[in-house]
Amino acid sequence: MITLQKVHGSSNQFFILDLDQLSFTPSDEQIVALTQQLTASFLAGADGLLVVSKSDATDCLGKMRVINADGSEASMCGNGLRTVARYLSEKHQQSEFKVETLNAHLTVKKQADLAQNVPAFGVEISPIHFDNEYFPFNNLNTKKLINSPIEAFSDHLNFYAIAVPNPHLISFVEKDDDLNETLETLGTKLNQPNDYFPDGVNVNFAKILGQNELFVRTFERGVGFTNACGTGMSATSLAYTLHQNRGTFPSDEITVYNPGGVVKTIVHENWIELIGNATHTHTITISESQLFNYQFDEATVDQTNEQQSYEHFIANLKKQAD
Ligand SMILES: N[C@@H](CCC[C@H](N)C(=O)O)C(=O)O
Repeated sequence: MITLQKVHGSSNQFFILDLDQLSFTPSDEQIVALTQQLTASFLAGADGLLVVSKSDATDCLGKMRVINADGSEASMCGNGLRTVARYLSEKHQQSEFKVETLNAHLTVKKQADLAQNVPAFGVEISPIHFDNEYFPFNNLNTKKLINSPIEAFSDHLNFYAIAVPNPHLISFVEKDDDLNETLETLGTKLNQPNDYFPDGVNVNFAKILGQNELFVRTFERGVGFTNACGTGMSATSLAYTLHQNRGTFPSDEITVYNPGGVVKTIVHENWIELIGNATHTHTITISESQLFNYQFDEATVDQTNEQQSYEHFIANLKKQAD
């Protein structure tokens, strides 16, 4: 039998599958099909599958691949990396180490719990690119988007394009209409065949709530509206430090609220620190053949008591804000 975990960071939910337990190495096609089946409905679905395996890199404790719900592969996932950091930390009894991701070896570190029974990790988000060479976009008559108006996207918003290294488009908005209808229309347009972002793009709209306080909502590539996007909140924090024209690093700690919770970010010169919960909600036990034949109703599902603690933590945050 093998086990999977259902986890979340800021309610951005994933399944974690550790390939180390399997008697064979699944093909990419098998991983994609499994992701699509698992995320469609099992345990109320998820935004993707985090595939953990051994790393060949001598400086890394493990490797993470991120498969979006639609089967596309992302180079990074900030909320997901926190949960994988926790998984590897518990597996190997280490509290600070590196994880191999598609484009970078990233440092992760256990943090103080956010509240009772709400474990937290801090993760490195890097490398950062603004340049079109690393972040393909077309027909925008520019090599970088930094607070740039783009008539084709909106008649009143300005945009940043930042890859961390997965691609993010960011705009600071004031009206709720923009956080809802405009974001959905633009996110949908840029994540189907379009003239601007050939690989699609994660679209993040942010409201500035106060000094170093943001609310970020994301329409995610390969997913759609999500409860939270860790790399999106990190890229938005960097855009915020540029937007405020502060230019000194590291930035003060920034509190980023999202529809699923809250994270803290600190913007350093070449990387961003993302700190938030790494919550394990369910352990799923299933045989290898049942898993790869999608016989999920044969699985045994054990619920942890962490979701209740997380909800309590969020309710307290809301009470403090009122
Ligand atoms: N939710 C993630 C980002 C997941 C990848 C994204 N959909 C992409 O395709 O780039 C996060 O927490 O960073």
